[in-house]
Parts: sequence; structure tokens; C-alpha cells
Amino acid sequence: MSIQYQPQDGASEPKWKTVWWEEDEQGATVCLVDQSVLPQEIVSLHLRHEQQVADAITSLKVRGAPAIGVTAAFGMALAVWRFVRDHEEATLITDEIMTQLQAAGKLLGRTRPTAVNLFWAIERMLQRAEQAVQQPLLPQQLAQLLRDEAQAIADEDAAACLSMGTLGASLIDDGDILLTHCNAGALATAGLGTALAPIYVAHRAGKHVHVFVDETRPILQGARLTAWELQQENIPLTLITDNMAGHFMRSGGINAVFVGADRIAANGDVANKIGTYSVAVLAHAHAIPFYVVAPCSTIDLKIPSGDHIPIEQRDPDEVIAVRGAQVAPVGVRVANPAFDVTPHQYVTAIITEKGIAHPPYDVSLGQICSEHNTI
Ligand SMILES: CSC[C@H]1O[C@H](OP(=O)(O)O)[C@H](O)[C@@H]1O
Repeated sequence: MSIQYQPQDGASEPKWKTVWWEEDEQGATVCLVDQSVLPQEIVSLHLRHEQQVADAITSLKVRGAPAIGVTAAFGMALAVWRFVRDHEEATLITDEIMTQLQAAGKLLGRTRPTAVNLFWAIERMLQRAEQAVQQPLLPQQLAQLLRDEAQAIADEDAAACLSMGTLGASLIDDGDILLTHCNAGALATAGLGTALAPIYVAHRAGKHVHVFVDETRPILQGARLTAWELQQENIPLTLITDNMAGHFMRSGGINAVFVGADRIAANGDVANKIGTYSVAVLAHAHAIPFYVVAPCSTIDLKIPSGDHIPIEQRDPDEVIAVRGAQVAPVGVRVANPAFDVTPHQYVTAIITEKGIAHPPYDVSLGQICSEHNTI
């Protein structure tokens, strides 16, 4: 089933939606572009149970910090929508409905440990429900209210992407050659993206940019997703393997690096896709600006440094085989951390939707994002 393409609306929208909500006579569905089969197949998934939503996050059918936060919010709304539909005779918001919501939050919170957006979105949905049940609402009203809250999280993320894109584009000059790692584009968010948003906005404003795309082993988010996104946008790109980044930096070909983030600590340490730390050290060695683009929902002011960020360890098979084709002997010992931490000293600036943070980050991030951290 081909995905639902949205017409591009000027400079502010991606060409498609990554995650969205639909309702039909059978009930509600959380809809996703299935990123695990891109770019060979462009299909959407229509999920009717929160367990399916959790499985989609765990198996990276949907991935990217903001996107999994939005997806989890829709998954929680789906759990209540499903429960209310199955108990149409109910007229009061019973403890049962809240228990259903809390159980969905726990289920979705167990999917992936690193991206703080996931936990931020779950907590926001729970707080919205706890606030709502203080009022004399019918169950159907609570279900609609939670669907609207999830949609609000998605809409706010889309607005944040455009804001980050506009702020970040000011750092891009006509003719720049840029490097990205992993995928932090529209597929990773509910809008234009994080790290790719400045590139989209600069390109749409007429700046000539060329992007070197790290393939990003082992899941190849760069080769499969970023390359596909940039092609959709007619932005020139060169796909490279991860071990080529240093060579192209040394040969003077890279003007700046733009990456996303999954969690940023209060001191500016950045957890992002594995390999980001290596890119940051190489950029520092070559005096190339290293920009991190992330909404305030990715900044975790509750943790003092990157040492406290949980790093997801993924299935060894992701390293032993590529799309099912074995490349290493079975039975070898494998390490497969999905993320690493870049110390803040290697980060030139952090571009959020509320402003660009510069060192010292333990001051600037609090100034820019403090209100966002208290949901
Ligand atoms: C805009 S967040 C994108 C962020 O998420 C990716 O990780 P994953 O593909 O495992 O979800 C990667 O760290 C990106 O920078």
C-alpha cells in the first residue's frame, strides 16, 4: 500500500507524513511509514492495538527520537480509544480507563531506553489524562481529548522542526558541503526533521548545498533513509561509508556537520547514533563546525552529564547480517550499542526550536529549554 503523500506546502512541510492517526468504521488506527523496508518499498502500516505500536518502535519500523515520542503518544490514545469502544455502555471515567492508559504507557516505555522524547511524551499524556479526569467527562470525551493531545504533540514537533530549520539555515552558506550521520530528517520526526531541517530550509531558500551522507552501520539509516529523503527533495548528495568521513574532512571537502540527538544532558553531552562521537572528534580535529539539532523535548535537564544516559544495546544479528545477508561468521562475539555520547566540548552549537545554544551549555540549555522540561 503506497504511503499517503501530503502535497508539499511551501517551505514548511515534508512531502509525506511519518506517523498519523486515522479513524474508520472499525475504530482508530495509528498509521506509520514502514521505515524498515525503505527505500525499496514505500508502504504504510495501520495499527489497531498499542502492542503493535510498541512492536513497531522496537523493530525500528518507526524510529527517530521525536517520531517515537509522537508514536507512543498516539499509541496511548489508541489504547483508551480501543477500551472505550469496547465498553460503550460505560458512562463514567472509571479507574479502569486510567489503568488502561497507564499500562499502555508502561508497555511503550519499555520499547527503547535512550531517546528521552519517548518518556517525555508518555509523561505528558499521563499528566493530561490526570488533569482531565478532574472534570465530569464521558469516556468518549476522554478518548478524544487524548487523541487531540497526541496530535498536539505531533503538531508542536512539526512547528519545532520548521523553527530549527530556519535557525539552522542561517549557519549554512551558499555552496556549502555538509555531512550528516544517521537519519534525522522528516522520517525521524513529525515535521521536516531536525538535522536535515536546516538543509531543507536552506535548499528551498535557493542556497546550493551538497550533502555527504554517512551510510550509518549497522541499520543504514543514512544510506536507506537520508539518501532517500534528500533525493525526494532534489538535494545533491554523496553517499559514503562511515569510515570515509575523516578522509573527506581532511581533504577539505566538508564545511559543517549537522546531526540529530536522542538525548542531551544538562551539560550539553549528546547521545546520538553510534558513530556520532567519531564524527565529532574528526570534525574537531579539522576545525569543522559540529552542529547538533534537537528540540527541547530531546533535552533532559534532569541529568547532569552524558554518563547518565542509558545506551540501547541491540540485537547482534544487526551486525552479523545486512538485510538478512550474513557478512560475519555466526557465533562471533558482537557489540551493538545503538548510540554513543559526544562530550559537549566537541559540540559547536545546539540548535533548538527556541534558539541556538552556545557553550557553556549548562547555562544556555537551561535558559532556552527550562519551561519545556516541566511539562
Ligand atoms: C531526530 S532524532 C534522530 C536520531 O534517532 C536515530 O536513532 P534511531 O534511528 O536508532 O532511532 C539517530 O540517533 C538520529 O540522530
